[in-house]
Amino acid sequence: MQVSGLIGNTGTFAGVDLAALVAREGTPLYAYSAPAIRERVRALRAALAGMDAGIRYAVKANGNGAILRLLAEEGAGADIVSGGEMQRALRAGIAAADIVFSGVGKTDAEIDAALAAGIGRFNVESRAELDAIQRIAAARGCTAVASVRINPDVDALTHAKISTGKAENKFGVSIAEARGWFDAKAQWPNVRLDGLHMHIGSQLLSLDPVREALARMAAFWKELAAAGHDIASIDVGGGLGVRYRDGEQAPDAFDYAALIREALHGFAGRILVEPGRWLVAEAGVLLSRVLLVKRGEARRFLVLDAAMNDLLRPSLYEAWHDIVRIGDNTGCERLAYDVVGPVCETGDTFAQNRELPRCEAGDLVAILGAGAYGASMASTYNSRPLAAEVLLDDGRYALIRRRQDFDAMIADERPADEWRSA
Ligand SMILES: Cc1ncc(COP(=O)(O)O)c(C=O)c1O
Ligand SMILES: N[C@@H](CCCC[NH3+])C(=O)O
Repeated sequence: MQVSGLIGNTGTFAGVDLAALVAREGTPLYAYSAPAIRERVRALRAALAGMDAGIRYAVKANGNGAILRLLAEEGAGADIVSGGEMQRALRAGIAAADIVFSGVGKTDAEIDAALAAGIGRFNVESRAELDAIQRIAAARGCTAVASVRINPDVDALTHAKISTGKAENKFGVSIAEARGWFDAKAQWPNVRLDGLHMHIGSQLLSLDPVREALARMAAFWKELAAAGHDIASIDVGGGLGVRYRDGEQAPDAFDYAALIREALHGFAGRILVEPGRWLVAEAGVLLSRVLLVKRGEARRFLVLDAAMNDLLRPSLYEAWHDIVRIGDNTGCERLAYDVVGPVCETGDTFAQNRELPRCEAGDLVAILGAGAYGASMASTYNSRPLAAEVLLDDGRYALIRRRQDFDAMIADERPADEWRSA
């Protein structure tokens, strides 16, 4: 689905008039299309049909409870990386058994809480973590279920900051180390080590690295099975890329599923996939007002009321997001703008030299592809309160996060008027 086409000159998204929406809810405003999210999760399920496969949505992409609830209604479980994400997933009605816990640095308290909740599986990323899970599960008198996160040492051909499957990355362990764990698994009697996991990176636009990594993991599964190890689960991770730019090619869910089907042919256990971005990115827009147009010596700046604190991706990864002006753009003169926010950093730039229809103060623009890693990575930098979020469905909208007010932003701060010794 091409979101820019959906918005086009009509100014509507999921049947909702965006100008009327922001007149009520203000800007900056995150708006997500419920039908677009449903369409994605259903498409993925259809592509995976015929395999015993479960979707474990990566909560980090967008952890808003309403989004999680929507995905839970569509049968998705959750991939979490913190105790906070576990709370969100459980609160949204995702069954503990459908939660997998990934991440290189789980605290004892998080492991304990996950065991208490009865989550489905830990994706273990180091021997120290395996030891910790053993210790905590033994103290609880329970058995933890675990997969080893393999680092297949494959270049995911994505941005270096979101590449996770090379040997020099902090994630997972080598196949050689994992082999040692399976050989010595009696050392961890309170851990049922019966799964493999991988996640080589995010925003993957080529499936070739996934094919390569899966081949390595599948060969390891076969080796383990031949050695008598019962492998009940293979988790292929997330990472499926999306179109941030009109005309960009992104992988197709059916091609992705075909690749998994082929690599894991003959596997009798459960297959898990952990998409985040692919399910929600293109279903979200960040709506923002043009504060002013500024003619610099060298550039023409379009200064928005949204900034890097609201959507960090362009500043952090120099990521491209399509930007559209809401309204009738037919026959409009087009000009090149540097689209920036009000934050006091030169990096607070959404786009450079971007051709857009001529804009004026007060115009409304939509930054596309903002449904994933947008609100979830927002901060209050420059003391800018967190933006509101709305879910759109069939011409209606629900406010799923209120705009943060100033009092809420500083609520946990204290003056240094009470000193304690430590
Ligand atoms: C372990 C794990 N699973 C799944 C994901 C989801 O990634 P994406 O949003 O690229 O699908 C991530 C983030 O990259 C991750 O670290
Ligand atoms: N936050 C990143 C993706 C990281 C994925 C999490 N492992 C992005 O916006 O593209």
